[in-house]
Amino acid sequence: MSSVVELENGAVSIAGRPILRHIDLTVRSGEFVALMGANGSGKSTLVRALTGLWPLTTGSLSLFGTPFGSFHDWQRVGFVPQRGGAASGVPASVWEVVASGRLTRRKLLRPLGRADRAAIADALDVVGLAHRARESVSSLSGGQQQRVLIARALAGEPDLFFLDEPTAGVDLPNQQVLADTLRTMSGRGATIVLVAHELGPMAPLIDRAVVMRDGRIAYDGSPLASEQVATAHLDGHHHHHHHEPDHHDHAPHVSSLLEGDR
Ligand SMILES: Nc1ncnc2c1ncn2[C@@H]1O[C@H](COP(=O)(O)OP(=O)(O)OP(=O)(O)O)[C@@H](O)[C@H]1O
Repeated sequence: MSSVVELENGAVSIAGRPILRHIDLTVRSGEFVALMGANGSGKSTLVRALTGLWPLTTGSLSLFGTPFGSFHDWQRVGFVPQRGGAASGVPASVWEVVASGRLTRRKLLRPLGRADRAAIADALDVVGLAHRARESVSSLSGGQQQRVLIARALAGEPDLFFLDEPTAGVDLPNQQVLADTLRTMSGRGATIVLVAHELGPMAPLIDRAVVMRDGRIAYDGSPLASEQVATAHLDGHHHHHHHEPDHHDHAPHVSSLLEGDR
C-alpha cells in the first residue's frame, strides 16, 4: 500500500534544544493513527514537522510519495491545530472561517461555486453548527470553536487529515459527534493522524497507536493496549519498572511508556 507520510530519521531542535530525535514514521494510505504520549513528549511538534509548519533539523520527509521540497498539493492536507485558534480577534463568522478551508481548492480568481458551498454546508452539518453559521466565531464556546476549525479542515475535503487533540475539553456527546465525523471521513478513504491523550469514543476507529516519549517514538503498533495507556494515565499506574521495548512492534508493557509522564 502506498505511504502518505514517510519520515526517516527526523529530528527537530528548538532554540538549540533537541525536541524530537530519530523519528521514523510511515503512515499508509487509509490508515487511522493515534499519536499518544505524555505532555511535552513531542506530539504537537511532530505533527507540525509533518505538515511543514516547523522545519526538520535533519531527516527526510515525503508526503504522498513526493519529497517535501517538491510537494505542492496542499489542498490534500487538512490540519486542525490545538485549541485556541479560531477566534483571533477578527470578527469572522462561523461560515467565513469554514469557507476559508475551501480556498486552496478554489479555481484561481473564481468566486466560491456550487460545489464549494455544498462542501461548506456539509462540513457545518457534520460538526453540528449549521444553525450558527452566521454568528461570530468569538461568540462560541471553546469546544464549539474547535468544531469550527474541524469543519474548516473538512470543507477542504483533505485526503490526509491531522488533528491535534481535538477532544481536549470537549464533553462526551461532542466527542461522539467528532468520532462519527472521523468515521465518515475514514470510510471515504481519508488517512487520519489524531493526537490524543485519551481515545474515548475514537478508540474503535484506531488502526494503530504511536506513543511518544521524550521526543522519540517509544511504541508503534496495535492500539489494543492504548486504552491501557489512558487508564494508566488516569490512575497513576505508571510506576511499574519495565524496560523500554527495543522493537517498535512489540505490544506488551505499553503502560510502562507512561513512566515519563509529567
Ligand atoms: N515553540 C517552542 N519553543 C520552545 N519549546 C517548545 C516549543 N514548542 C514545543 N516546545 C517544547 O518541546 C517539547 C514538546 O512539546 P510538544 O508541544 O510537541 O509536546 P506534546 O506531546 O504535544 O505535549 P502536550 O500533550 O502538552 O500538547 C516540550 O518540552 C516543549 O516545551
